[in-house]
Amino acid sequence: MKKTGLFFGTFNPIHIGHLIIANHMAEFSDLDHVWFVVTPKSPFKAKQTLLGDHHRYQMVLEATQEYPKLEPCDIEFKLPQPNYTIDTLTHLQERYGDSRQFALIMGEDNLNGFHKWKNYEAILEYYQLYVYPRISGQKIAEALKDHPKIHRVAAPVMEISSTFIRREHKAGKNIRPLLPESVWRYMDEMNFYR
Ligand SMILES: Nc1ncnc2c1ncn2[C@@H]1O[C@H](COP(=O)(O)OP(=O)(O)OP(=O)(O)O)[C@@H](O)[C@H]1O
Ligand SMILES: O=C(O)c1ccc[n+]([C@@H]2O[C@H](COP(=O)([O-])O)[C@@H](O)[C@H]2O)c1
Repeated sequence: MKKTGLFFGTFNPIHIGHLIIANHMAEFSDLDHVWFVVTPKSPFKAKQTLLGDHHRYQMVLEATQEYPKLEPCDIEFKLPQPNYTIDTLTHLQERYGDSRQFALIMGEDNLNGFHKWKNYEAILEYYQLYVYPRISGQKIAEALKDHPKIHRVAAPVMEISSTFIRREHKAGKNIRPLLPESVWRYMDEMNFYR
């Protein structure tokens, strides 16, 4: 059965940090594919300056077009908001469970707050977590430290954020190298984040 890693995010916009992590997972872990699950509304995040779902999806599509192992996923667009990962996993399992095995991809920073996620125990019971390093300075909860479902993958550490890209683009700085070229063009043509 194919193993698909799920990389959840708002991708507002997707940047090369996201792409490098996803590609690393698809090439250097036992995951066969990575899906970028574009989230309409993340439970703990304010919705300000959030572009429409379809524009964020389109940018993920542009970014992944040359990467056969990477794909965008819009499953959360039709689900209730805010989007809880456990509910999305249930839907994905129902729809694709016969042919795919799903796993979660997350950064160390997200793992630190993972115990606050809806039904996180159920997520850990049924799914593997692939965790990549981030500079967060926070310690990982004791209970999760040597958890058998949590796999650490030594992906490159890229401290780029969408917040930085939006803010500095608005301020007139050149942030072009931080985005895949096609995403930069889409963003520029559409006049986003100005
Ligand atoms: N440079 C990066 N390297 C690795 N992981 C990242 C990086 N930037 C974001 N992530 C992670 O990717 C996932 C999706 O990113 P998301 O778009 O939600 O966040 P973000 O880029 O930090 O955006 P924002 O700055 O708007 O909060 C999140 O789990 C986030 O922690
Ligand atoms: O399910 C939850 O309770 C939950 C709580 C916080 C975040 N998430 C997921 O994690 C993803 C990254 O979160 P964020 O807020 O760092 O962008 C986001 O897209 C959500 O799908 C999920």
